Amino acid sequence: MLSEQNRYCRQLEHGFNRVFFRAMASIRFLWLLNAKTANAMKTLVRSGICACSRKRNICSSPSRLQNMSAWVIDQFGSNGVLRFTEEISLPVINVSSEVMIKVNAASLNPLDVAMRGGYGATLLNLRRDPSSVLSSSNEFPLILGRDVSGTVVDCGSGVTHFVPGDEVWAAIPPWKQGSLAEYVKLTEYEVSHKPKSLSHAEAASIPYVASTALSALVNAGGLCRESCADKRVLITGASGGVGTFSIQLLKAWGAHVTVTCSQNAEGLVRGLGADEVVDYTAEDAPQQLELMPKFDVILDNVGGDTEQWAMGLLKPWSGAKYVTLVSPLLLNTDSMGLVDGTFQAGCALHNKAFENMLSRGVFYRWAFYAPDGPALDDISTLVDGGKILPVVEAQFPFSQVPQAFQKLEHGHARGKTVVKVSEEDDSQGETVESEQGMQEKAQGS
Ligand SMILES: NC(=O)C1=CN([C@@H]2O[C@H](COP(=O)(O)OP(=O)(O)OC[C@H]3O[C@@H](n4cnc5c(N)ncnc54)[C@H](OP(=O)(O)O)[C@@H]3O)[C@@H](O)[C@H]2O)C=CC1
Repeated sequence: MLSEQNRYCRQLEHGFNRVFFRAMASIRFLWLLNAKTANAMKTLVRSGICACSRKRNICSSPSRLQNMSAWVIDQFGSNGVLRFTEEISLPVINVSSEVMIKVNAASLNPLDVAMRGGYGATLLNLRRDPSSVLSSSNEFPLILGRDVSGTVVDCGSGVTHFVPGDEVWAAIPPWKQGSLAEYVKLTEYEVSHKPKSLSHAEAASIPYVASTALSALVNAGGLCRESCADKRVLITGASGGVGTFSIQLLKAWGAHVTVTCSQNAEGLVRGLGADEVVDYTAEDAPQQLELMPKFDVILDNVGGDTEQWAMGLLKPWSGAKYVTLVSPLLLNTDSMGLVDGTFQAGCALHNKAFENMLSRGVFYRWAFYAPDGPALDDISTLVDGGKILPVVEAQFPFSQVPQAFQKLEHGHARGKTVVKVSEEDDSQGETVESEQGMQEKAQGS
């Protein structure tokens, strides 16, 4: 037992140190790179002599346009800072691997509400594209929206997987301008062909939560399609965007899935395939979970004190993993600055990881969204195969983006909130209601 314990400790220390020092090195590199290139790029782009854009024949639809419509913020704050404008400069392709997408639908995530208030600005500003903002130290006007489903309208000369006219979906990294706009620019690697069976509105509900869930379950949780059959997974906060997607992915991979959610979400999560459901508002919820066989992986979408009671639910000394999506990293860098904030967060992670490894032999990990177009290709296959359904709770027209934010701020999400940016005909003609889709899935299984 002791040698097992030592082995896990060594693995953990080695892994953590590698990740921590690489992260610090990357941050330093990006900082330097950003400072050096921002001014040069800005001058080139603003004066219109950027070699790439001068050479390029920007594709048919946006070619005559200089500006586009978008919802932007010019300062951080509450819903009042959202402003509709028709005078935002069109994104310009200035790297050969970039594609320009005409946005048909977007969706909102809790991150959009947080970013509207300034969350993560310190770290995210390190990576912003200097051509898309006014200056390297000023991120405004900032366009929110992390999911896109739309049509490729232009490609850089090095793009190999997409051509104008392709219908695509993508999760937009938070350091890039978002999808609450007519057009968005991404690199080829971040984009994937949209599932044929979904309308744009349905498709927009999936990429960001899918990329986050894959990062958490696969990269941090060590799960994969091949290894899931005998795994027991607990998902907390399962009725929201990440949870409703994760249940379906894990069931498609053959895992046994237990979830926590409010009582009134039980029908939803059972319809998506959850094997066991615990109402977290019930007084005996912790006891119900303790009576169950131990878990191999816990995906925590709730944070707070969850880790205090959840750690004891993992199989001890077996490589079991607790993965949380709620970490203090960005809050720390916002309040303490980049270096101190990263250092504090690193120390907190280090301490918790060691404590849990030494006392129980379980891994403690933070997970973050990671852009991954090729992984979305696999999700597309699962969607078209009927294994994963979009869970769209509410849809808003582009004119009602502030109302969509209000809906999200209200909390108690049951799936995703979608914004239809373009009123053009959707590829499927109509949006399948999530309830109906789930009923069909439940009947089929
Ligand atoms: N680190 C990263 O890169 C990322 C982090 N996240 C974070 O992950 C979390 C989940 O994201 P997402 O699914 O999009 O969020 P949502 O807002 O879509 O869903 C949260 C869900 O949790 C439920 N809930 C709230 N409190 C509890 C509780 N104590 N126990 C069980 N369920 C609860 C809510 O319903 P109700 O209140 O009715 O119970 C709601 O359905 C968020 O905190 C988000 O910020 C998300 C994406 C990326």
